[in-house]
Formats: sequence, structure tokens, C-alpha cells
Amino acid sequence: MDRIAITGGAPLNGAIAIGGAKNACLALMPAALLTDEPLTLTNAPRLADIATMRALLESLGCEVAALNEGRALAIGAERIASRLAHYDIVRKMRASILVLGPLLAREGAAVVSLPGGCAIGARPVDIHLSGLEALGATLELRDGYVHAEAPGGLKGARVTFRIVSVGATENLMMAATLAKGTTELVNAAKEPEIVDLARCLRAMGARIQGEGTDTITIEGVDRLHGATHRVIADRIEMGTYMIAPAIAGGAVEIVGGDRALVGAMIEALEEAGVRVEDTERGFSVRREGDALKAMRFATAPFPGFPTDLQAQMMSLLTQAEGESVVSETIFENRFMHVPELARMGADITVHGGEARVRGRARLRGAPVMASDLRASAGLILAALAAEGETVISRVYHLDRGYERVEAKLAACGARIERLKD
Ligand SMILES: CC(=O)N[C@H]1[C@@H](OP(=O)(O)OP(=O)(O)OC[C@H]2O[C@@H](n3ccc(=O)[nH]c3=O)[C@H](O)[C@@H]2O)O[C@H](CO)[C@@H](O)[C@@H]1O
Ligand SMILES: C=C(OP(=O)(O)O)C(=O)O
Repeated sequence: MDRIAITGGAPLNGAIAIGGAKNACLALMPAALLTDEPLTLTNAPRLADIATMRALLESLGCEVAALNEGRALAIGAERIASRLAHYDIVRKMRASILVLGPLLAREGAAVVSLPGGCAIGARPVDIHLSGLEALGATLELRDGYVHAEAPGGLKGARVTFRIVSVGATENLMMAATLAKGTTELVNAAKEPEIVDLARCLRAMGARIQGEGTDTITIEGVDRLHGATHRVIADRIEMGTYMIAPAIAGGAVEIVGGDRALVGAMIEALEEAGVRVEDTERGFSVRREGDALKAMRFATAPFPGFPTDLQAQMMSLLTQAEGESVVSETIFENRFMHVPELARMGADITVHGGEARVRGRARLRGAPVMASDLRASAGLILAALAAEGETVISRVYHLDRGYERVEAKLAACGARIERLKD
């Protein structure tokens, strides 16, 4: 298993280009199941999670070609050879549940493994399932699998989500494109990845309105066709690299930076004393003066502060003057990075969903372990500011969502290398 070694203390100066969004691409790929014509996705990120979704789609009979060195994916689902999403693939990645809606809509039947919990929380899929039932599917849970049927096809309905769920909104949007009649999704997620999926589905012939608001309306059509769609920029990668010069010093231009995607993050950074200035290619980020200021923030659905940037922002706040308060409202167990940051000298206490971060801790390099994707990114950022060497193990978590992280940071002056075991 690879590890990453970082010797902290070097300021970062340069430019970092942002790739296509993992979480958008993971929802766009299963959309290919809705049509027998090819769907081509450009600006695709080259990540482990994308390879996992590719393997899952291939196991269902899709043909997937990687073009332009993997930056574009052409996915053809001319014939669905299997309706079974096997546990062996689904357990690797929760987004696998996103094949359920499209398979059911196109084939009238699907058997999909339940994804199970993960480090950040239990993450049930009840909202996905009750939504599909509202569209007329019959579901049965057997041996860890969801057995879903809709022999006469799905039927449009009004579905009110109990809580805002990105994945359930995506699954239902896709399922509803081929349902008979109109579906209204109420209390829908408003994340940019939802908007991106709606645009792609529309390019495929779907009739969708209201994406980006809390009510999405989908008028079912008889069939969808192929399309080419460009994946939006990864706002979580963007936010992660915005913190790098803020914590390590220096100034980094985020190429492809887009304020509309990271508004809450920019607000939080500015409150902490970080300056964000527009450039022709995006924006540049640097710390204002020497000291960062403590602040409080709570994670929330878009346009609120993203839970996927909470760990990274917490690393930054270990270096702020005073006590910061971080509330995690989306996942019940997303503070796995705290004990690892403590090993590096951070002073953080957690009570329930709230972490109190006392700055300005003197961070020192230590061996630490990545527990999940964004926790790994938080540890990398903390290591950039720590004295001495930090070695992060289990970086396969990081590889799920960050492409060439060592190369991108090293190009800005970070002393970082991947240790191959
Ligand atoms: C691949 C992908 O896009 N992943 C993102 C997606 O995950 P994902 O789509 O899994 O997250 P959701 O928005 O569904 O989860 C929000 C909350 O709802 C709960 N819930 C969700 C579904 C359900 O059926 N029942 C239920 O109780 C979850 O446990 C969680 O507490 O959105 C999350 C919240 O922005 C991000 O952190 C993930 O990076
Ligand atoms: C939690 C994440 O991904 P997933 O939903 O695939 O676990 C993430 O991208 O931060």
C-alpha cells in the first residue's frame, strides 16, 4: 500500500489546475444505462472511483472506452447483459447504488447490492428506495441485495424527500426520465453535480426543469439518445487546494476556479483571513498577513459549507488564533481525522457533532493514517504546515478522489513524495 511523505514548512507558489468532478462523473456514468446510444463524457477525472464505476458498468454489459488518455469516457449500453450489481463492486464505492434507478427505468428490473456503512457514517439508502417505490417499483431486500421490479415501467409521481439527499435526488432524476407521466421531486438536493446531471440528461432528450432549486420536475419520455457532455469542475478538489497556500503560506492560482461552486468556502476562508482574488484563469489564494483568525462553521447542503471540505478546513483552523467551532450536520461520524491531527500536535475536542479547535497549535510531523477520502486530504494539508516529516499511510483513500496530488503540490514547491511499498 502506497504512503505519502511530506516535509512541511515550504511555502507554496504556482498554479494548480482543477479536474472534472468525481461526484458529478459518478452520477453521469450510470446515466449511460438509460439509452442504447453512446454517452461521451469529457473532462473526466482519472481516479480510482471512476475505474470502479467503469468496472460496474462493464459488469452490466456496457462497453466503455477511455479516450484522450482517459480524459474522456465513451460509454455504450446498447444491450444490458446483466441486471445484477454485485456486492464485490458495490462494497468498494457507495455511489454504485446510482445504477439502480437507470436499470429499473430501462429494464424494468434490477438486483443491486446494498452498499453498507462506511467510516463517515451508516449512510442508509432508504430515501432512494422509498422514492423508487413511489414511482411504482416493487422492492424486496434479500441476502443483502435490493431486488427491484417495475414490469409495466415506472410511473411519474410526487416524491417529497425526508431529508436532502444528493444520491437519492440523482437516482430518482434518472429513473423518472423514462417513467410514464410527470415526476416532481420535492426537497431535492441543489448541488452543482445535480445541475450537471440534469444538463446531461437534457442533452440526451430528457425533459427536466428546476434543477438547482428544491423542486425538480421531470416529464417522462419514451426513449433517450446519446450525447456528449463535459463534466463540471471538481469543487471539492478546488476547495482543498485553496487551503494549501492558506495553511503553508505563499500564493496559488487555482486554474479553473469558479466562485459559484465554492461560495461558502470562500466566505469561510475570508473570515479566517485568507484572500481570494480573481485571475483570468480562475482565482488566486493567499493568506492575508501572518495570522489566521478562529471562526465557526457548520456543514450544510449546497449552497452551504460542504461536508466534503470539513476535514481540510479543520486542518487550517488548527493554525488560527483562538478557538474555532466546527459543526458537522451531514454525517454522524465524520471526525476520524481528529485523532490523527492530534498525533501531529493539534488541540481539538469533539462532542457529538461539534469539534472545538484551539489554535495556534505547533504541528509536528508524525506517522498518521488516512481513514477516508477527505480525512486524507486534511492530513496532507496539515503536513504542509508541520515541522519535519509526516508519513501518511492508507493513501488509497486519497486516490479515490484526487488525481496526481503529489505532482500538483510539488509543482508549487511542496516537499512531497509517494512511497511505493
Ligand atoms: C458520490 C457522491 O456524490 N458523494 C457525495 C454525496 O453522497 P450521498 O449522496 O451518499 O449523500 P446524501 O446527500 O445522500 O447524504 C446526506 C445525508 O442523508 C442520509 N441519507 C441519505 C440517503 C438515504 O437514503 N438515507 C439517508 O439517511 C445520509 O446518511 C447523510 O446523513 O453527497 C454527500 C453530501 O453532500 C457528499 O459528502 C458525498 O461526497
Ligand atoms: C464521501 C465522499 O464520497 P462517497 O460518497 O463516494 O463516499 C466524498 O467524495 O467525499
